Amino acid sequence: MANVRKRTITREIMNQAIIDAFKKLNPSVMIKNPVMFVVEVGTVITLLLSFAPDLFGATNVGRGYNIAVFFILLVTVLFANFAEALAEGRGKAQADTLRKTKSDTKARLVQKDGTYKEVSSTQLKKGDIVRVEIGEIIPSDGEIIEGLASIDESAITGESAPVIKEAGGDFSSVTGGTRVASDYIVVKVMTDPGESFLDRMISLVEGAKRQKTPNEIALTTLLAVLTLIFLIVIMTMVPMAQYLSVQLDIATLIALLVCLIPTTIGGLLSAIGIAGMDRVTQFNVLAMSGKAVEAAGDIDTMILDKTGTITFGNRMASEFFPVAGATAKEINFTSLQASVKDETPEGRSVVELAGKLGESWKSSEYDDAEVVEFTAETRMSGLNLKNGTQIRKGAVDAIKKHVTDKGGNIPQDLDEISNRIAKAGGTPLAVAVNDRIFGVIYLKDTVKPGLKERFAELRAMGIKTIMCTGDNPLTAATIAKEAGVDEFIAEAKPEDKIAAIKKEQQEGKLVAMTGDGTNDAPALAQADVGLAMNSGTMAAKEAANMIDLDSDPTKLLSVISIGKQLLITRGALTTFSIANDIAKYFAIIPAMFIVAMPQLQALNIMHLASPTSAILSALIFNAIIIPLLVPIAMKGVKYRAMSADKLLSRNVLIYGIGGVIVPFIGIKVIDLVIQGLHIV
Ligand SMILES: Nc1ncnc2c1ncn2[C@@H]1O[C@H](COP(=O)(O)OP(=O)(O)OP(=O)(O)O)[C@@H](O)[C@H]1O
Ligand SMILES: [K+]
Ligand SMILES: [Mg+2]
Repeated sequence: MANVRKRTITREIMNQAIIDAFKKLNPSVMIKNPVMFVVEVGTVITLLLSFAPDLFGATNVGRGYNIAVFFILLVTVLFANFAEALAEGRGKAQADTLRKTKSDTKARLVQKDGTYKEVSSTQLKKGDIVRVEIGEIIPSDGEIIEGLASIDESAITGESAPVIKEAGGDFSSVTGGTRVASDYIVVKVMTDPGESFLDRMISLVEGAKRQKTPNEIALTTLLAVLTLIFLIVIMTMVPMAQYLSVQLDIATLIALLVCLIPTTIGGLLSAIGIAGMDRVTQFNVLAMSGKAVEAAGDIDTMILDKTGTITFGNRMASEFFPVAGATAKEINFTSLQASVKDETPEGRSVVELAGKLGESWKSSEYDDAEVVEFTAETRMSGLNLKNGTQIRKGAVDAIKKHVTDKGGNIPQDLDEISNRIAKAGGTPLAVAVNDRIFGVIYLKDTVKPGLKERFAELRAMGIKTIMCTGDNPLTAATIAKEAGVDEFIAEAKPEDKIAAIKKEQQEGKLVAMTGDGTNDAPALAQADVGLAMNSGTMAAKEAANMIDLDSDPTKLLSVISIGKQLLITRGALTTFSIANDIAKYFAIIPAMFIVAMPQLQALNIMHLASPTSAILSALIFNAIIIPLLVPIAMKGVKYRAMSADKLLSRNVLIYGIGGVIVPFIGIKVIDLVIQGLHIV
């Protein structure tokens, strides 16, 4: 089910990232990352000092030392830029592939008089009608208004099995760039040029409109404040040193500043965010914002639609049951009459079954009848014949009410029959002509496989699942049990779905909603995380902030994991970055002052070769830790199903202790290497 796109870092992506790392040196780009911008300023100053060591006054350090500091600082900035560029690389590569799909196609525009005119797909506007034949590329997003066809969506989903799309109902939307694999369809264009699903998908995977999430902005601010504090601390060291008659040269002060400010997390922060979004797309989920992915990491409740989300949604009429004195012939015929003009898949399956049972009819007989279309509000559909006869089929409680309002009676055996269907997980539709109920249609649907295990995983994470359906309580109970959801709400109208979400939100919970129908759209918009099935309608996909290209509702589980991982990775690497300062302090402070104050010998626990080697070793460690942590930033820290709080404290502990110990070892090793190479 879960279709994970494996996109490795290719040589091309790597080379492009190296080029981009240099391009990102542009100060107007760097300033968005205050920590690394400070490092860049330091790089420029040490570059000047490399040419003119006495630029800011007499100094006793040589040109070589300034050049060394300059070089390490430059590499530090480049490493950070490289991390970001690498994280962007896979998305950019995927965007390029998608752009090729988008290449201009020809469209067969249906004109007012019914004739066709060939136009370019880029000229199509909302409301245009096009006909697409077998083998052709669908020129724009739209809804099928005529026909049934299998569609090859592999260009977008990467999945090669074609999907059936048809007019009416929740499977009528088609995406521009996909291909008609059988038959033909007539499509009403739903988007204007430049606003199509493919356009949005390209800009999403490319991260063109990536915005920092509130969490990221908060952390960036915190890091900037920390940087400012260290800057002030280091500036106050200058007069203090003068008082002690210690000569502190500029390059050393810059080195100390860069070592103390949180460059590790500052350099990796945006890579963590981009890579998180990229991991979501690898699971074939399109997330409109990083905020939605992070919200997914904190979800408490998940609300799911039944038909098309938990079940496959191809509800088909499988049997007609007469009630109270009606004959089999009567129920077959009235079911047919109630459905001849019902363009939903359910309606058409009724017509098909009646045909198999020997009923015949002429569509033209009903041309003067008024069509009562199915809506999620009325939960009924049917016809009003010219002679005043009202034919209806629909949810049993809706038909009961309809018939009672007309003064009719409810047949004794109606409940027994419809309950039997419902208990089997089917959807019973009652059929009535005027005030008389003739029987029940049995609509069958299948629960998607593997849901139970995945809902159990959600439960283990402390997430409650609620199925919210327009169907009757008995069917709902059966499907709820079969799928393994915690709770269900039956006979829900669209506003009830919103109410269910709002109720949870008022209790302070973060709510995710998955759905596929137009009637789910308001609820998808209300939820903190709205995941639409790609098989669903345009309205649902537009309202949601995530779309699952594989139409698998449990995909949210993967997004939840990625969201949690994103938050934890950021926390862990921030802790690591700040904990590093302890070792750097012990490396650099004795080196700076030991000549003037031999008492500081007590601090010299690292026994580094020389003051210069100590400072350069700390600075080199500070630089190379960035690329060493890139794999963690890209993949995210290891994630296990446990509560977010536990996970966070566990990782903060690991990365905190690691952050203290690792640099002691790292700096010492670098110092030994420098000595061994007789560099200083
Ligand atoms: N074509 C139709 N004609 C008449 N009644 C229908 C038709 N399709 C569905 N119904 C009835 O209306 C009810 C609600 O419709 P629908 O399935 O669209 O609601 P929903 O809220 O999307 O719920 P679900 O979770 O099942 O998708 C169905 O359970 C069924 O009883
Ligand atoms: K640092
Ligand atoms: Mg639905």
